[in-house]
Amino acid sequence: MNENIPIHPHVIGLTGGIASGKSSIAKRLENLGVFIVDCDALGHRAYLPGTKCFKDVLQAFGDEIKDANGTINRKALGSIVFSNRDALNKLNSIVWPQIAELAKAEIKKLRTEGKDIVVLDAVVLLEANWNKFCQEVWVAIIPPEEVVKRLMDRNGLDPDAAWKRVKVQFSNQERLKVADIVFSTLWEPEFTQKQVMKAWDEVEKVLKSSSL
Ligand SMILES: CC(C)(COP(=O)(O)OP(=O)(O)OC[C@H]1O[C@@H](n2cnc3c(N)ncnc32)[C@H](O)[C@@H]1O)[C@@H](O)C(=O)NCCC(=O)NCCS
Ligand SMILES: Nc1ncnc2c1ncn2[C@@H]1O[C@H](COP(=O)(O)OP(=O)(O)OP(=O)(O)O)[C@@H](O)[C@H]1O
Repeated sequence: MNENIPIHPHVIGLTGGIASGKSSIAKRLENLGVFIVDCDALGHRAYLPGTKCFKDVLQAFGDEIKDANGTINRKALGSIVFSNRDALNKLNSIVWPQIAELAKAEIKKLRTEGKDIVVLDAVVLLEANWNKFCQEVWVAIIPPEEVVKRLMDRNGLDPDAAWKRVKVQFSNQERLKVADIVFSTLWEPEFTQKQVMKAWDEVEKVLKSSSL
């Protein structure tokens, strides 16, 4: 629990590595009426043409990563940064501060709208230290071998490209150190849904008792 942030809304940080099942967990929470702040989407918004990040990304990576329509070609940028740690660090240093600003603005807006619970969904929640915006951290984990299998099935990556994506992210062990709740999406989706409902019931119980 982070003591230095407003207690309203209650912000749950949801994280886990690539293909760990965050989206399916977030979807379930969304169906329960929770608002999801999707940091992947904020990251895409951060460097739209006309923004400072757009200029900075082009300055760092060159005009080759621009699409014919003038936007950043994320596929091209991804293939550079997922095979080069320095390049990824460079991109992160440009984009993460802006994602943090956009996320803070979203949370502030939701506070003024009177929302009670918000999920901050971010693969790099811990790497970027955005857990400082959260009252608790939920983590989805699966073994790295299963991640690689999912990336080969879902994204059509070859094993080498899949392992590269796994290796640039925090390990399960690093995430477990700060997790308040841990999910595993290794089994049937129905089982994950049950895990989410159990965690949700706990949050509701705690929030209800603290508002008595
Ligand atoms: C690398 C980029 C260009 C790839 O874009 P693309 O549209 O092809 O993929 P998408 O954004 O959907 O990301 C795919 C997956 O890559 C992984 N990933 C993305 N960014 C990062 C990162 N900085 N570090 C580690 N893994 C990452 C995540 O698991 C994500 O789900 C893009 O993700 C990006 O600009 N990333 C930097 C900003 C960032 O950190 N975004 C994530 C915020 S949670
Ligand atoms: N029990 C499960 N729960 C959730 N997803 C599962 C489960 N079993 C298999 N999968 C598969 O795992 C893949 C990853 O799921 P999902 O897109 O929810 O992960 P993610 O963490 O949001 O991924 P990314 O960060 O790459 O977008 C999907 O292709 C999904 O079909």
